[in-house]
Amino acid sequence: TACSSKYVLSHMHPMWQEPLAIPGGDRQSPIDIVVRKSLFDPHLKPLVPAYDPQTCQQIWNNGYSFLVEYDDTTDKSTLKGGPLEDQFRLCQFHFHWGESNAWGSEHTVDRKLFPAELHIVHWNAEKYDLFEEAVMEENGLAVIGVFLKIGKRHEGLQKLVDALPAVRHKDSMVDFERFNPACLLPSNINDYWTYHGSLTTPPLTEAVTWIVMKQHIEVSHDQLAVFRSLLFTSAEEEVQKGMVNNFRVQQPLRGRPIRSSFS
Ligand SMILES: NCCOCCOCCNC(=O)c1ccc(S(N)(=O)=O)cc1
Ligand SMILES: [Zn+2]
Repeated sequence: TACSSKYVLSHMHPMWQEPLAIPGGDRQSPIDIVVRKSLFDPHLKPLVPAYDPQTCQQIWNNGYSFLVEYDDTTDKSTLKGGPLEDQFRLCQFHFHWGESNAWGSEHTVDRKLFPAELHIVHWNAEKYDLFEEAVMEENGLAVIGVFLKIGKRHEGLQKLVDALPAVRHKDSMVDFERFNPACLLPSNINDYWTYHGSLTTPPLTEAVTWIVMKQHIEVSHDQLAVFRSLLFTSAEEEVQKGMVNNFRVQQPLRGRPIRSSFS
């Protein structure tokens, strides 16, 4: 099957039971990025994120993570360039994190784990009309991955952290306005790795061009602690389960090339 248990360290208890068979199954995510095996590609262009904060709509807890969702009915918030041939539309961003600062990211770099990882999700609006269509297609999605490290407080993140208690339970949602996800990108977005992979939660479709930033961002210990105050469970459920370790186990590379935009 796609998830081989040898990648699962003893202290990690992934949140969901992996399906036995996955369509295709040889382009699954996340993966370990082995730096010395990545290939510098001089044809990779600079990434061009162009986000309009007015398209920010709501924040909600979907039982896997918390998502900040954007109006993706127009081309107001887009991503192009980098490895992408088409223009993609921003639809949401979310995070994955651990119960401790020792782990939590989905991708790793030479096996190095980070306490959390940001995913900014876009879909190919040149080729498809809806996200739900694009999510089933090989060139349908583009996700920017950014590693988080514990350090100084991230001022831009604080507005998001302050909204989290309102979405503590699964299926809770509140309005959220004028948040520009560009404030969560590292200062250098020209250095990244890119490879073809999948969604890391169901439906796990192999539709994603992954763009993983080399430079991390810093958030404070207290900011990440608020992520861990969220719950996987809805308000009705008797047993409340803390939303932690919402990352998938690493998947086999199956010979896929990992290109780097830097040498
Ligand atoms: N539910 C049946 C089919 O649904 C198709 C749409 O799936 C939407 C739900 N999943 C996602 O949008 C989704 C988006 C990004 C990532 S991730 N962690 O790979 O960035 C994982 C999942
Ligand atoms: Zn994700």
